[in-house]
Amino acid sequence: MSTAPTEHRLLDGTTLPAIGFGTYPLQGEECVAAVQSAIEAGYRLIDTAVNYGNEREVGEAIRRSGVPREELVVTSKLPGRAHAYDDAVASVRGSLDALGLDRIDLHLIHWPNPRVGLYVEAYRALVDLRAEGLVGSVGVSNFTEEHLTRVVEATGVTPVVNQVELHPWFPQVEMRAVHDRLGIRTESWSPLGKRQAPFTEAPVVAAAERHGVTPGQVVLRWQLQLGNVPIPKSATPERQRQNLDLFGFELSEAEVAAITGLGRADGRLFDGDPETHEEM
Ligand SMILES: NC(=O)C1=CN([C@@H]2O[C@H](COP(=O)(O)OP(=O)(O)OC[C@H]3O[C@@H](n4cnc5c(N)ncnc54)[C@H](OP(=O)(O)O)[C@@H]3O)[C@@H](O)[C@H]2O)C=CC1
Ligand SMILES: O=C(O)C(=O)[C@@H](O)[C@H](O)C(=O)CO
Repeated sequence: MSTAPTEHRLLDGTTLPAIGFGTYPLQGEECVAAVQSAIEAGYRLIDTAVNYGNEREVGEAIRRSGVPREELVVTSKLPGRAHAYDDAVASVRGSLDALGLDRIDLHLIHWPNPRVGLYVEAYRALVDLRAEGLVGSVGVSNFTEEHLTRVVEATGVTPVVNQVELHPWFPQVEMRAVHDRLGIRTESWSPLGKRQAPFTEAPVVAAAERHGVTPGQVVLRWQLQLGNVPIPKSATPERQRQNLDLFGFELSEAEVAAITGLGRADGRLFDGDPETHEEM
């Protein structure tokens, strides 16, 4: 039935599950329990960040899950305050320590922080850490075409993913075309639209009724059919399972286009323009 792949081959030869689990803003025991139940439900890509303050909990959930380490793709992210080369190396070592792992499978630069002006240096550090084996794959988040071009020109290494805000209000048509041209896999953050989810919008409701699924499943299936890797967060085991159950139906081209058509120029969920947003 399904035409969407369950995993993607990345530029560096590694594979990425077609859907992952987001962990912001989970904290403490709630985070451990949520990540553990997500792994139990079948998620194999887990998304955390230094700035989420929950890498320890994510590591604990991985250990409690009993799932073999090599089956999981653990992603973390370098914060803006650690873009200087030595700070980037120290930050990744800190993430490894907090997670209790000897390798982070995919490490991203969280935001380009253009006013700091050091994201190329940070990227170089991640490339060197990959050579040392402490990082499996190098990626970025919230990068524009210009930021991508600069790191590729400086290092000769293309990031395997760019994790960007992407949901029906903000479908990132131009950035997805840039990624396709460069061979970069698009990861979608806030893939459901978070608290402003478009669950009552006509194209989403109509597709949900037609296929006998929930609006959330329609939005996530739309993500898969565009080739994006969504990383929905849910603290609820039932929703975690529902968000993975996407391979028994297929949206028509017209349904996909109608959902993409919900996009609008001011569709960002908050003031997260990578050219100006500074997140340290
Ligand atoms: N790189 C970056 O700059 C950023 C990365 N991220 C990453 O992306 C992840 C996901 O984004 P996030 O902002 O959490 O937004 P999401 O779009 O994943 O939405 C999460 C919200 O939707 C609810 N929800 C989940 N599943 C369903 C469902 N099936 N039906 C109805 N409601 C549902 C959740 O509630 P409940 O928990 O109660 O189920 C939660 O309130 C983050 O956790 C983080 O890992 C996020 C922002 C920026
Ligand atoms: O969650 C993340 O990864 C972020 O980058 C934050 O910007 C987060 O989305 C936030 O704090 C929104 O207000």
